[in-house]
Amino acid sequence: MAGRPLPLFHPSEPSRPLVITVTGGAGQIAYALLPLLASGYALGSEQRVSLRLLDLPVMMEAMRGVAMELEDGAYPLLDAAVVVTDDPRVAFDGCDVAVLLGSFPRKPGMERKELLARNATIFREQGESIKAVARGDIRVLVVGNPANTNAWILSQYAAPAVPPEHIMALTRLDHNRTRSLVAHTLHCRVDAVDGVVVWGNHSSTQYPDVSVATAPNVTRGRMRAAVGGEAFLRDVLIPTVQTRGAAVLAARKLSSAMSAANAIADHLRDWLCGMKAGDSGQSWVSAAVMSDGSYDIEPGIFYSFPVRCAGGGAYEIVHDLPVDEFSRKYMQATGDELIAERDEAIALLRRGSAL
Ligand SMILES: NC(=O)c1ccc[n+]([C@@H]2O[C@H](COP(=O)([O-])OP(=O)(O)OC[C@H]3O[C@@H](n4cnc5c(N)ncnc54)[C@H](O)[C@@H]3O)[C@@H](O)[C@H]2O)c1
Ligand SMILES: O=C(O)C[C@H](O)C(=O)O
Repeated sequence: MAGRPLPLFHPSEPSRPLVITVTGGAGQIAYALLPLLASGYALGSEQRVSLRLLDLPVMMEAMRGVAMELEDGAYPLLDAAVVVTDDPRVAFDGCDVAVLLGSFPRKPGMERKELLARNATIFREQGESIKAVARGDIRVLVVGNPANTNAWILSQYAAPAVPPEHIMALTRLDHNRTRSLVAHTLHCRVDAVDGVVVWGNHSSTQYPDVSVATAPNVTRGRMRAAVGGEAFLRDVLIPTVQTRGAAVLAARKLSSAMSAANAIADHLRDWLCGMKAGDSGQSWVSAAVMSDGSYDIEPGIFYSFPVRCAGGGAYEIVHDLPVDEFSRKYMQATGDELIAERDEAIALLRRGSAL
């Protein structure tokens, strides 16, 4: 992927570096992500980038070390001055793209939604800062957990300056996990698997759906049988993907970082450069976007749908995929969890200050 020219986010200004703000700049995902942004792996060999890193005051020194390493990487596409700051208004001022990692990760034994009380105010404050100083055409990818509900919080405080269509939450890691597990099960290459969907919340209720996925010698409609039927889906594939983050956390004692950074690069490439030009080679990918009521999902919540990206930050939800009774049950459960998280966020933020 690195070295390959891809369409620019601002094609009329080819020499303008894309200003990318990464929050949680001293954290472990940032450490894996920043080289992917600086090297051209994420956004292609012609996209110059200018990086701004935001973290807490106590992390400034560590973040300066990260900036030194970026300089020492001598990346041709990277603007020399990496901005390091603890002030969100400096970090977001005029930025084109924000990747929001900055938040507390869960510890073993926790569910991601238990982070809401801790992380909700971060996304309120960052929504307010983005509204105050960012460009209206900014694109914001929320990664910090609980990612879908944090994206919803951010959308409330960044409006009306930033429309909700400019905000997404990351479920590409779950999508990649599903695709990889299918490839492993079928003994085929991962890039030969197309058409998986992750529906709903980036949580243990998410629904990885392979009902319309395809692979070599597996045509549309035959994937469930090919991987082992409904029992395999119910007992193996779905719970494995749903709990993969917890499994990595239990093994590493730290949450996923390398695979998260890779998923963020995949997400940004498709969203900003377009799927045709990207390397996904997929009919659609999964991303949590504000529901417009498609598939009878509650409007307004950030729910992971199958999406197609045309480039330049435009996307559309893929409609008309078949949903049978088996799928509907899972899609409903994860949507119900998101409604409950949203209501909890409203209560928490009202307690802190007026929503
Ligand atoms: N959506 C996903 O697929 C996915 C995948 C992996 C991890 N995550 C989540 O991403 C987040 C980051 O993970 P990590 O492993 O990099 O964690 P980390 O603890 O290594 O780094 C987080 C960084 O955020 C900083 N931070 C905290 N509050 C901040 C604030 N208000 N402003 C700016 N920075 C702040 C911390 O100081 C820390 O440096 C966690 O919430 C984790 O659960 C999501
Ligand atoms: O599971 C976690 O807490 C981290 C991340 O959300 C993941 O899916 O790996």
